[in-house]
Amino acid sequence: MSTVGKPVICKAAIAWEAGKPLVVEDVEVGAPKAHEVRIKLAYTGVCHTDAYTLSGADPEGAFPVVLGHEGAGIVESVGEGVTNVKVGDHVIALYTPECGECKFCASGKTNLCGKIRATQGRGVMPDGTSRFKCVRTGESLLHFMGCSTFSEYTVVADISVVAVQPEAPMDRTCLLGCGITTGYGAATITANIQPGDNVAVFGAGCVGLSVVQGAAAKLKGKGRIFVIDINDDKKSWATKFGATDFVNPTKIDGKRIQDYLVDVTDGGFEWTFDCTGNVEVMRAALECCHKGWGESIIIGVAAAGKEISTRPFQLVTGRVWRGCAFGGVKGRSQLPGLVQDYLDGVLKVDEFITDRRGLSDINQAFHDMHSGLAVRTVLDVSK
Ligand SMILES: NC(=O)C1=CN([C@@H]2O[C@H](COP(=O)(O)OP(=O)(O)OC[C@H]3O[C@@H](n4cnc5c(N)ncnc54)[C@H](OP(=O)(O)O)[C@@H]3O)[C@@H](O)[C@H]2O)C=CC1
Ligand SMILES: N[C@@H](CCC(=O)N[C@@H](CSC=O)C(=O)NCC(=O)O)C(=O)O
Ligand SMILES: [Zn+2]
Ligand SMILES: [Zn+2]
Repeated sequence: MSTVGKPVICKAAIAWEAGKPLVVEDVEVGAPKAHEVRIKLAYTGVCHTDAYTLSGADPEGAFPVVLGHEGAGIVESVGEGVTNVKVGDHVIALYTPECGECKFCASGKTNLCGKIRATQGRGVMPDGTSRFKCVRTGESLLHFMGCSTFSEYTVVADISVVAVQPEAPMDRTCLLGCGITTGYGAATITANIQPGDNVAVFGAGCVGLSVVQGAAAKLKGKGRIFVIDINDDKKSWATKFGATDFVNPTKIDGKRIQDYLVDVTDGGFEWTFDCTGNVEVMRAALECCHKGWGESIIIGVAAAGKEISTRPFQLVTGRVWRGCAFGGVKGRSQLPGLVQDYLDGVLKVDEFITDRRGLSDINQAFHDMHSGLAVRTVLDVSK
């Protein structure tokens, strides 16, 4: 029986309260309204940002909510006026939409589309309402990052979804919805890495390792890529993606990591990336940039109330501090290109997957992330 135009009852993992395990239970997912798309999700990754919001540290975090923003699936139905995707398309949800018209999109200078950012941040669809309801309690549930992929079905704005090559397996393309694209894009689109440059990547999770992969592609074997992580197990991971050096900052005889790195590189790096979300690490990443031209890119997301600091002298003497979201990648224009790179064997994706589970096991996926065991767990949302 067709579900088009009707609410669908399915399983979703609900975050009822900050800091509490998710509860997998029945939700009702409303039919898509005008310029909305209902997706039957197949797979979702679990990103550190999901854990960050679940922890209660996100100033925009609100509950109860259906988290998840790294998902791939198939379009089940579309609302009036949707022209960019059709029923049956294989798609990736986009937490950074691309309307092509707003001031940000029209500028050509950024991927930060502004069209629906305000409602997305409040956890509702662009018309100010939710498509999720808990069957047990009848309560309305919030959306998350415009995606809510910890569910069998979700509804997103049409500008928050991109159709990709159907031959690409969705248990891999889901990871292009955030972690891999964020790191790879930061290195290949946001930064301007040239062969011969030296690069430092702080934090070797999915995002950091993806920066390494992107940096290696730009360096073409000329220049060094340092990975700095407090977990020695990440050394072999870093090497696998192209790092030339690994440093554990807890094992350098009490030296400050930035001083150590400036010493061993004869002045510091052309490019550094924070992929930890720790503001002290962000400072170190800036301060190990080369005087005169080194640039540090913040990717990590820091908790509410945290602020970055350094001596202004660090910037006076030519270092640049900046950041990016989703790697600077424009989802609708550029994601199919990354999927093609994956299909062509140019972009590693499979290698990031440390575990596969069903949605019913989602709390174990969060546990494995916190214990440093997981780079990415891929969840089959139907199980
Ligand atoms: N700007 C954007 O668009 C995006 C931002 N993010 C953010 O990027 C960050 C990374 O995400 P993700 O890769 O999923 O996270 P992970 O938790 O998988 O990876 C973080 C890594 O950093 C390591 N680490 C923690 N503290 C330090 C430290 N003091 N020095 C060096 N390494 C450290 C961790 O080690 P250990 O294994 O021991 O914990 C882990 O290996 C998060 O803050 C996330 O919220 C994510 C996606 C998009
Ligand atoms: N609500 C958070 C915002 C955290 C944040 O910066 N998110 C990134 C994506 S992180 C993905 O895993 C982002 O897209 N930022 C740009 C944006 O417009 O949100 C907070 O306030 O800390
Ligand atoms: Zn993410
Ligand atoms: Zn826009």
